[in-house]
Amino acid sequence: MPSLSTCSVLPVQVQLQTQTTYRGITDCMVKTYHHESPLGFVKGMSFPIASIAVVNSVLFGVYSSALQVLTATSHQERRAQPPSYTHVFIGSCTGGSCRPFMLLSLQAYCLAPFDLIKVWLQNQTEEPKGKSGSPPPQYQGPVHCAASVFQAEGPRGLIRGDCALTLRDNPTLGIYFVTYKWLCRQFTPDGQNLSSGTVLVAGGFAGVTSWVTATPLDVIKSRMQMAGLRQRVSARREGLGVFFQGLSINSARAFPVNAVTFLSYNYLLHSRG
Ligand SMILES: CN(C)C(=N)NCCC[C@H](N)C(=O)O
Repeated sequence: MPSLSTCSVLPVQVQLQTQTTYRGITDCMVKTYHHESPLGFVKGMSFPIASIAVVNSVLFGVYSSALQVLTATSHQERRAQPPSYTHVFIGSCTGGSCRPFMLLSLQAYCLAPFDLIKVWLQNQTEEPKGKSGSPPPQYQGPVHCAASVFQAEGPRGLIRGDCALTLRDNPTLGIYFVTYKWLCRQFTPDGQNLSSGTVLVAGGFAGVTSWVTATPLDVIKSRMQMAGLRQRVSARREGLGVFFQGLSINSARAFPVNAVTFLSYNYLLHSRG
């Protein structure tokens, strides 16, 4: 289920979270455009885009399997007998008690190296390749970045921030699917089928809600990936707002992306009959 979302996301958001030099989104976007051309807005995205199809397939596939295990019902039966919100939450969170749920933990560990490389590349604010007189970027691309990290820090270096990533993803995946299910039930009159419009709106708000709850840990995760615990997030020095850096631009992305993601999921689910 490819989707242009990335599991965390836009270079502007990552730079706002990890660098204290910008005065806000506009300042960051103007400087990114002037220093790095429009390509600066998509740097570091090759790995996330290449991996998101696998990540989303694991996420939605294991979620459906987990619900089947928890409720002992098939997808068709669940249309008539919807699962409880508790089952939806447990089924979508990693770390469930039953073996099929452990696969969701892999979603975070599969993600960690891709996410680390994305954050490092998106924080690389040197001049772009080929600009006259500018020094070449430190990393030539995701593979070079991965090799450099592995050479300097070994395999552990590639999963730096994985604990924060797992703590960020686990509960927010539960919130993601429960929000979606709750909104679908609120906007679908009894006895009527789920409409595409309802799926789009519910999916969009589910994505935004999950990122509102995930952003504080996302900021900590990005800081850990960039410089380990040496660059602690200091609420005292930077204000509590630091834990929600990048949320607005990420929400603007997350709404349409997750609306389409859930529409695709529903289409695939119902095309199976
Ligand atoms: C860490 N968080 C908030 C989540 N995993 N939320 C659910 C999926 C988000 C979707 N892949 C996106 O990139 O918006």
